[in-house]
Amino acid sequence: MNPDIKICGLKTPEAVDRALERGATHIGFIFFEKSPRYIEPDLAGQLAQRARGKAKIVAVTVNPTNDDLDEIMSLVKPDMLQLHGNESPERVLTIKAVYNVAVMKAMSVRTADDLKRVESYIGIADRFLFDAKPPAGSELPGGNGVPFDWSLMTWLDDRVDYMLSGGVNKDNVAQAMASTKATGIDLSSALESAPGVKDLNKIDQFFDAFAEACVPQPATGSRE
Ligand SMILES: O=C(O)c1ccccc1N[C@@H]1O[C@H](COP(=O)(O)O)[C@@H](O)[C@H]1O
Repeated sequence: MNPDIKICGLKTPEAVDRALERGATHIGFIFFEKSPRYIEPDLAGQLAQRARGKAKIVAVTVNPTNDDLDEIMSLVKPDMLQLHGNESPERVLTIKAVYNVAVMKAMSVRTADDLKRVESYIGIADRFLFDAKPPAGSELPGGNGVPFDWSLMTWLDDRVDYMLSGGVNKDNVAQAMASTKATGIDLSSALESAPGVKDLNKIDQFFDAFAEACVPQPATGSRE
């Protein structure tokens, strides 16, 4: 099975449309104000309308308050919340119960020990996302364009369903797929001409490389 592709940090109709045309299964909007990819919830809500029913809409948040979530849930109506901060298992449970939404818990990884934190979220988070730890001095918990050592993922329990993130690009997507059991690949900064500015050609080049790395899927339907 080929992995899902999440294109994150979208801010324009053109970028949303191109990601959808090329086969993104998930599109992500960033609600972290320090990010160059930050988008106001009402604009994200308008862009989400173009994608609804074609791809899953993911709202990326970092330690959100209930007020943040009230606004995002009512204006964007995402299919999934990505929690990219230090949200505890208890907080994840509360968010799921209050907002009745699927949660993807992001975990930052540098060493095999970092993967142990997953255990306390199993049965709580619907999916995981593994990203590199931010480089020193970065204000962003994600979207830094840096990979971690993907060979560490062999330490993870095979039953954990996860997206791989952090520095994925057209040149390493085949390696990301071959060296991990990720059921999804998530990327953002490799598709930009400047921080926060998606480049349609880079989106095309990425999907061309992804298609080359994919295993051909059996044709569906009957020949008769
Ligand atoms: O992209 C951001 O600015 C961001 C801000 C706050 C939390 C998460 C953020 N991005 C996440 O980072 C990865 C993409 O990383 P990369 O740029 O491809 O290295 C993805 O999970 C985004 O949701």
